[in-house]
Amino acid sequence: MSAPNAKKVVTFITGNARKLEEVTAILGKDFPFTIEAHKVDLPELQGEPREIAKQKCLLAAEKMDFKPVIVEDTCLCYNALNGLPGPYIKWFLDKCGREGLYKLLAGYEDKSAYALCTFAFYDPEQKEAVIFEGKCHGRIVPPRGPDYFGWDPVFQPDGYDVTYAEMDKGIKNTISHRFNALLAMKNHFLTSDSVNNGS
Ligand SMILES: O=P(O)(O)OP(=O)(O)OP(=O)(O)OC[C@H]1O[C@@H](n2cnc3c(O)ncnc32)[C@H](O)[C@@H]1O
Ligand SMILES: [Mg+2]
Repeated sequence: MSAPNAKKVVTFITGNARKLEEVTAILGKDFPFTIEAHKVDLPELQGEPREIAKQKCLLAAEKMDFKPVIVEDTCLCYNALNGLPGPYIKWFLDKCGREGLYKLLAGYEDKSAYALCTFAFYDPEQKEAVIFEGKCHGRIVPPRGPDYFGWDPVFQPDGYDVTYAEMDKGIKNTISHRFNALLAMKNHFLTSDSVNNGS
């Protein structure tokens, strides 16, 4: 039996080790749940980001016997392309490479873009997925910086002259799409009865 003040456990389901690193670094210790990670490659779904995150979360919850789970889906949205590649960025990165992600905008003057992170939490009490979104606005540039995480070398956040890949991780984690989505999730849980009354 767990101690009365023991934190509840929530499982973060992802196949992406870099995401997990950032989530752990951003949440730190003042998150009301203990995060346990579980590596599962969930299907890459199509549609609008919120709907994708919701469906992804329900699939993950099913795999985990409907215990509390979190999933996350990340989009990179080019304004000149009305939000594409968006949720399909994983395949664009895979097939076109980082240089190709920049070249996609060759015919457009507008290089502005935003990174969008959508977390979905499966709440076993409500039997539904609760959604939290965070954005970071910036622009698409020729790749600069280490190839450590996805499309970081081509995304330069507004207000900075370095790409996500070139900036200190500690800085990225205080301005990023993921940071903003986690802030929304944290605020939700810090005011949520199900966490505060220990039920
Ligand atoms: O198992 P999941 O959590 O779905 O992990 P994934 O790698 O499949 O991730 P997504 O479906 O959300 O696809 C997003 C793509 O964008 C990449 N990505 C996600 N967050 C990123 C970030 O902060 N910086 C750079 N690339 C990122 C990621 O590596 C994927 O290629
Ligand atoms: Mg995925």
